[in-house]
Amino acid sequence: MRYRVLVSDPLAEEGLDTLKEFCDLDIKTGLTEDQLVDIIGDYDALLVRSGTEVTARVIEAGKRLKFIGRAGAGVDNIDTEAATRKGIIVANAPEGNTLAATEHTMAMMLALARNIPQANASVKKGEWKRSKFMGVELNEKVLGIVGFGRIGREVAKRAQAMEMKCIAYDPFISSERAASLGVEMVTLEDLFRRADVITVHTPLIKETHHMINAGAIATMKDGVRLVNCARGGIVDEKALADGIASGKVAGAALDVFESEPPTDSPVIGLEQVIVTPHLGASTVEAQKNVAISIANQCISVLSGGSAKYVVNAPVVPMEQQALIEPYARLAQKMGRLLIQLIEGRLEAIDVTYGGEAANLPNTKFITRMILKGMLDPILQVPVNLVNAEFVAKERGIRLSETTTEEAQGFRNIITITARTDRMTETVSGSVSSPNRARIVSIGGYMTDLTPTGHVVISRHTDKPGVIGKVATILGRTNVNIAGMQVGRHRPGEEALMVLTVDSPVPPEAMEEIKRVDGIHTAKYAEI
Ligand SMILES: NC(=O)C1=CN([C@@H]2O[C@H](COP(=O)(O)OP(=O)(O)OC[C@H]3O[C@@H](n4cnc5c(N)ncnc54)[C@H](O)[C@@H]3O)[C@@H](O)[C@H]2O)C=CC1
Ligand SMILES: O=C(O)C(=O)COP(=O)(O)O
Repeated sequence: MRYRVLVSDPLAEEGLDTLKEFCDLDIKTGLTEDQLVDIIGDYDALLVRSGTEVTARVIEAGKRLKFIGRAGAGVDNIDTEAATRKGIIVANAPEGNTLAATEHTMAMMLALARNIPQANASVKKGEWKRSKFMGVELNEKVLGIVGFGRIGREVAKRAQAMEMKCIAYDPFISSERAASLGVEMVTLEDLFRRADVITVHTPLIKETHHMINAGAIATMKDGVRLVNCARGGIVDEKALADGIASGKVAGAALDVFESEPPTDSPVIGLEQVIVTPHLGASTVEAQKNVAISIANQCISVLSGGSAKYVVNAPVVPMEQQALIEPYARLAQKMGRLLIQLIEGRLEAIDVTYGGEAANLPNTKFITRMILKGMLDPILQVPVNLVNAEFVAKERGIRLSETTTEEAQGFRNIITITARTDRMTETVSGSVSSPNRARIVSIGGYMTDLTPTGHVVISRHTDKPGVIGKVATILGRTNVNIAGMQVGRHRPGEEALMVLTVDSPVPPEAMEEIKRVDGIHTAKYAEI
């Protein structure tokens, strides 16, 4: 069966061509939310730009949806929380349009300083008003950059070339990193106080919504100029209009608006405000980049792989993949085994990374693989890397992750303890080489089990005859025993037996095994 992919905003041909080879592609732009809700149930993936609002309703109706791709950077038009709940991967293409947005910011800043759009309109009307459009130089002015990420940094480089003094505010970037680019990191208050021009380059999130508001504007320099090529909503348009009316703000350049198109924004009609219709990413080069990136990520996810820029799941960087993969594979198998060994209502899962495993760069990813291994087989909802933690939390399962140098004689060890309202069970595993991983203990008893295939795991009193009786039952049921290990702490006390078998063990045989004199518990599991 070929996958069906819906593209609901204009995407460059280069990306569409790649997709067409892989899936059945429908391109339907300009859909209302209701129209999207009506059709989304037929699709495995949805690819958008900023024009489509991917709401919780749309996601709920997307019964087959596995992937939502954003051909660009900002994902504020996608309800990622709703997608996460449903285990749908959301990815973006954040690098492809960085330079396009940067150059647009520079163009807007220069146009603002020299009144170019206003002068252009005036000349085209037949006027010749040279003194009306007196501008200011950017040379030696202070540029305040709010948000020093990909675009903020590229803007700084170009502004420095024009001899502007760049200062920046970004709570998640170190002063050293900024200093290495010749940029001074300052507080937001300082930035507002010192900058001649302020340009914002943050995502639109709770913390940045109306970051540029009336209170902030009041603390800025008289005659400040504002540029927003990031997201509408970072600047409070009403406060900006008031700031311009009072003369506090000399002008503003806006590519993005609180509501797009900005039909009733108070700033649109103002002479001092220059605007473009969200064109930051609209270059041939950027559109080609983001379309190809999102098409490739979509194909990879639908083919069972991962995506490079997933925004709602932990991502393992390429350079870590070879290191992490054997642990992740083992962890999922351990989780799968453990869930089959426990009884009762699962209340808590504790994961301990010991020895070299404690220093792994991405234990969060491995822990999610454990949750996937444990929860996916038993729940109706698909559990994957995206929603594993959410699903556990929703079910009230407490999750803890600890690290320790202690590795119990192994180079590395991962121990998972599951607590239910009736019991506690533990499984430990270790990776000895990229291709060799073992389950090294169950319930505190040493074992050496390849994590694959069918197993019978029992606890019994260590006395003659018990093992023989179990073997006889399996033989009678035509189940061949491929391997046997018995672990015990002291002769005559409880022992743990792990039998690897070549085929599934019928439930009746398991019942019979449980009735054998000396057997305490017996479980059949598929790993
Ligand atoms: N107009 C357009 O067409 C385009 C707009 N954009 C928008 O530009 C913005 C920046 O994009 P990128 O640089 O690629 O993103 P990025 O993720 O590389 O950088 C964003 C920066 O904002 C910082 N930040 C987060 N919260 C902050 C806060 N409360 N205060 C200050 N800084 C904060 C982050 O630490 C990060 O360094 C985004 O909103 C994106 O959607 C991006 C491309 C095109
Ligand atoms: O990438 C971004 O964040 C953008 O704002 C670009 O939006 P667009 O893809 O041009 O609708």
